[in-house]
Amino acid sequence: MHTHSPIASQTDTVLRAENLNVYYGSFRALRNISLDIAKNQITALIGPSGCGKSTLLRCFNRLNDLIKGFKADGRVYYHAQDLYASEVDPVEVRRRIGMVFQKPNPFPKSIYDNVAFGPRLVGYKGDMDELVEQSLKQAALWGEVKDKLRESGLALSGGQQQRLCIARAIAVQPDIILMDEPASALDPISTLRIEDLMQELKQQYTIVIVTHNMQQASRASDRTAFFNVEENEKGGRSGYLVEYDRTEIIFQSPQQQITQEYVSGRFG
Ligand SMILES: Nc1ncnc2c1ncn2[C@@H]1O[C@H](COP(=O)(O)OP(=O)(O)OP(=O)(O)O)[C@@H](O)[C@H]1O
Repeated sequence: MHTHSPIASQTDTVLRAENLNVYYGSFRALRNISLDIAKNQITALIGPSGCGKSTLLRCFNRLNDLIKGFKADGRVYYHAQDLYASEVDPVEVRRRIGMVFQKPNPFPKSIYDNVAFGPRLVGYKGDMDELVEQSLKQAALWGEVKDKLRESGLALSGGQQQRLCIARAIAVQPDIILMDEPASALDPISTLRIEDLMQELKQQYTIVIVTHNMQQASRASDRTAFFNVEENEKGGRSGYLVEYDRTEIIFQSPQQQITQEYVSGRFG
């Protein structure tokens, strides 16, 4: 099975999973995952429901720590740092590795306070107005909200709310942005705006996106990892990495037949 990245050495690696197994209680959700995430690239995680895409994404910023029964073995590295080492502060991990969720989830606060929330929490000492403006500009939202920064974030449209969540993620100056189906609750035009925005953001950030939308993965990502799920020895269903390569290879000439079947819509 083709589980190691054939493209690992082409660019700097910012995240690396090595022989990662993830359990919820005694259930093994992910089996022996090894893959590298390249700097300033967009990496898409695709595969049928239940193959563990979101689980893996949450391992990358230790969001699974909060889930009862969660256990991982193997390693996750952020640059050279073992993310699960005892000295690592998960709060600092989540500042450097931000997350944008499927459903836009602004706080019930003003647009300004949504963006300023994270920086205040980490004791940002610079010019907050400037940081808010810059973050909203980077999230391609500034033009639409600059005259109503004191209005509630919840009064924005779904697509605007999602860009506000991206601005909120950017405001703490992360290195990596994880996106869990960030456009699946949005209309097609808002979806394309998010995809355009991702192309802008990758100049400065590394992006990992979980998506169910094959067109989105093929349009928006540089690299694609395809996961599948199959019955394990105990009868549970574990996710595993089938193939990982440049996106055009995964979509046009994958090595594994099962990848071909999935990307052409024959299952999942
Ligand atoms: N908090 C949890 N507790 C127990 N099991 C969980 C938990 N979260 C996920 N699982 C299980 O782990 C497996 C992987 O789930 P995960 O959500 O990571 O898959 P996914 O590929 O993202 O699925 P989908 O595409 O449907 O969102 C599934 O069998 C799921 O039921």
